[in-house]
Amino acid sequence: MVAEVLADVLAAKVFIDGEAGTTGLLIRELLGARRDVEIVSIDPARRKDAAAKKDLLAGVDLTILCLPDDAAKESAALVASLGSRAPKVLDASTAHRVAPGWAYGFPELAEGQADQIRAAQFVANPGCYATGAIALIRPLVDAGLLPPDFPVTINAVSGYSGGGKSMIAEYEARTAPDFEIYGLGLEHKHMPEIQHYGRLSRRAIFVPSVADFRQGMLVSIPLHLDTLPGKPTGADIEAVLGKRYADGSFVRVVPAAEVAGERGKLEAESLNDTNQMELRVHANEKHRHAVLIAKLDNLGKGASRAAVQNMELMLGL
Ligand SMILES: NC(=O)C1=CN([C@@H]2O[C@H](COP(=O)(O)OP(=O)(O)OC[C@H]3O[C@@H](n4cnc5c(N)ncnc54)[C@H](OP(=O)(O)O)[C@@H]3O)[C@@H](O)[C@H]2O)C=CC1
Ligand SMILES: CC(=O)N[C@@H](CCC(=O)OP(=O)(O)O)C(=O)O
Repeated sequence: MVAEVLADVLAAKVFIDGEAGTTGLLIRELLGARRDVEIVSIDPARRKDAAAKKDLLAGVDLTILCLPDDAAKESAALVASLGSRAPKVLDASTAHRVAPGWAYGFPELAEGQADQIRAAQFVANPGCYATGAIALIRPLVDAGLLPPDFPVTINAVSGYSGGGKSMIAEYEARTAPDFEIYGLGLEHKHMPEIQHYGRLSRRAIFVPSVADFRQGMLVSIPLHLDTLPGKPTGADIEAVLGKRYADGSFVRVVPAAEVAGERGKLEAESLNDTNQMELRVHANEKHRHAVLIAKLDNLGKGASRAAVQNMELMLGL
């Protein structure tokens, strides 16, 4: 009994700004069951009232921003105005991902990244597509296998929850197409973080798509292997990825034998409701081609469950 009371007293106080949105709702659900976290909520009628937010922010350990970009910037500025009473901030929006003073919330990115997140006051949660793309690109650039100026192309498909409440409503009302390629202006909001944390000097071409399934995501990068300086094999690529994620509990490189057993097919939803991400290398050495694929839940490792992973690092839970 005493231990339970103590746990409640010592629970970290967390305010989810935008808790009624797609990302916010899932984070709230994930945190609701925990004794080591106390969710502090705002009066829904005052959820957009800066003064009400500021008062509440002064009394919590962490705020998780699940807001559109402009609102996220406003809330981050509110926190900054609190000085010594400021809580830590974890932003799920795109607003601060390559901003100075913000740690990138991808603990598996590279050696020491998790420590950076632990120590940071401000952490930006990665974008869903960016999580898959960077997971594939960064180790290959670090290993010198993929030159920073290589002309990378990225294709992806997302479940419709990626578009938030508005897109969910369209798909559930059956007013949206079953499948749609989009972002054909080639200005997708994830490109800055993919270029920055992928350590690419040449902007990649990214073609996202959305289809009629709620959650799930595949991010794929095709490579002509003989255009890479070291003319690597698919096995070389798999080895580099495997080394980077050898001790990662949330990122798994699927062995070639298992990939072969999938007979050239891959669905997008098997990691839904998990914080897992799987990386695969599909290679054809006869043609010297490879397609690198990341599978994740856009709301899991692509958003809310990644946010919980970052929260645990930031609060030492
Ligand atoms: N959906 C996804 O797969 C992912 C989304 N993200 C990012 O997370 C953020 C939230 O996305 P998502 O949950 O999908 O969006 P939603 O549109 O589903 O939710 C956004 C929420 O923010 C609320 N809101 C808007 N402005 C304010 C404000 N000024 N103060 C308080 N609340 C506000 C909205 O309330 P109301 O409706 O009343 O205006 C809504 O409840 C976005 O930046 C998105 O880019 C990140 C990763 C994945
Ligand atoms: C299907 C769909 O619309 N997806 C969203 C990505 C949502 C997401 O995860 O991006 P943020 O984390 O940056 O919000 C898009 O392409 O804009």
